[in-house]
Amino acid sequence: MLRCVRVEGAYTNLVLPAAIARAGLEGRDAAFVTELASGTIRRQGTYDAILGACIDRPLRKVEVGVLDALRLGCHQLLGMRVAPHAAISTTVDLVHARQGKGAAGFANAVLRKVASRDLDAWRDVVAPAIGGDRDTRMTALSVRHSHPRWVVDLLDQAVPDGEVEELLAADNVPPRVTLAARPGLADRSELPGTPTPFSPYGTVLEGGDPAAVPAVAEGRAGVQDEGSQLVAHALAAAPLTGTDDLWIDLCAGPGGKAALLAALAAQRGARLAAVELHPHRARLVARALEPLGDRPYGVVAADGARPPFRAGRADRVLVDAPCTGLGALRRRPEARWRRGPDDLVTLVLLQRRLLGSAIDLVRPGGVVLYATCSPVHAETRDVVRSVLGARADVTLEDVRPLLPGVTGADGPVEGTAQLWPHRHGTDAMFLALLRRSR
Ligand SMILES: C[S@@+](CC[C@H](N)C(=O)[O-])C[C@H]1O[C@@H](n2cnc3c(N)ncnc32)[C@H](O)[C@@H]1O
Repeated sequence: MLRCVRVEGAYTNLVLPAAIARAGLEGRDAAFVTELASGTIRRQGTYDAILGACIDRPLRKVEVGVLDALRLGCHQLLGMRVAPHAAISTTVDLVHARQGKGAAGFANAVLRKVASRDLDAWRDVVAPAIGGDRDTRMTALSVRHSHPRWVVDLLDQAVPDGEVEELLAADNVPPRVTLAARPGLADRSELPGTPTPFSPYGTVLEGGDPAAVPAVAEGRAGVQDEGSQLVAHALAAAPLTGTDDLWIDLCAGPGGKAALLAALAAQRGARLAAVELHPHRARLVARALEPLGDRPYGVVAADGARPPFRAGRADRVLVDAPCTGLGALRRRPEARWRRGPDDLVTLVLLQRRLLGSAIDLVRPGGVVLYATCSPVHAETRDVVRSVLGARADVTLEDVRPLLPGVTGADGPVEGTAQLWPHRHGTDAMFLALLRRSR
């Protein structure tokens, strides 16, 4: 499983449930394996620093299969409170079966050293109590909270001074499952869990399998972060005069926001057109929209930067832009290790093109909501500023009043909003509302 994620670029959230089903695991066993695999991947940065302190050669010289097993052992010992003898013996047995006797002896010696301290004590050894100059502090935070250093730097720029550690810590806590009732198809009162604090559609589950909830199984509700629900809500709630017939979701795959938007549009007699570049993801959107039955919607596999619609035709457009995803690290254990700072350059160019295209699509007086699941300034503030600077036919409006009950969400440009895991319990969604001038 770790090899699959590390070498083949698989997504933990996708391969893990399949692996658990293949192994016939359920209940507590399934939960244990989920935490073991996701937590090991999430905390790899900290565990590698600890293993580095226990091994007298560079980690890159340790056979990767052995290293993966040692990371699993670290997480059992330091992150899951598994009894040391059980954590060590199961890991050593695994290494013995896969790599032989010599490697098993090595793993045994390393894990005994790891077991000599708890996680807090190890953090003080490998990333001593935070102090010193900025560079030293950021490096220590990167190791303590298992985020690549370049990610810590970008997140530190995006939060107020002194707040980044809270954000990094929140990124390491897997979120509880949040459901969204699709208006007209389900009411949130029929969903299990407690109502979400901000979104009028959601509930937060205490536990259990969301797929077993009838409304979810029937596609009348879906699993969706509360921040994503608020994005769809804000676009639908933006005041509009004149026509309100055609809504477009320009980057729709896999279709969570499209499903909520289509339901909201249908309630007002409007229709949703969903655009997605990749055909396989467009098929996921179509599947997400199927439960709407014959309510009006359409899905098209196309480039949102050159969409197959007449300019000035739409009333509301969502650009939920492809981004680094650095605001959704809680739910994607491997995401922080996948991207590099170079990705930003191409993403930002695409984000600007997509936002420009959305403005072309919307009629005078219509609205565009630009959203990212990233708080990184290059993808949020700078994209909005550059498009506002380049176009005289669009103005920025205050999106914050469209987020019911949300406070402490001022974005980096006046009128924009930035949600945070450590403040709002949502993914770090950014929202900017633009209106095409008449
Ligand atoms: C952040 S995700 C959207 C998530 C989606 N709104 C949801 O709630 O499920 C961005 C999506 O944009 C798609 N995408 C990337 N480049 C695109 C382009 N040029 N035109 C349209 N879609 C694109 C990606 O494949 C990805 O599915």
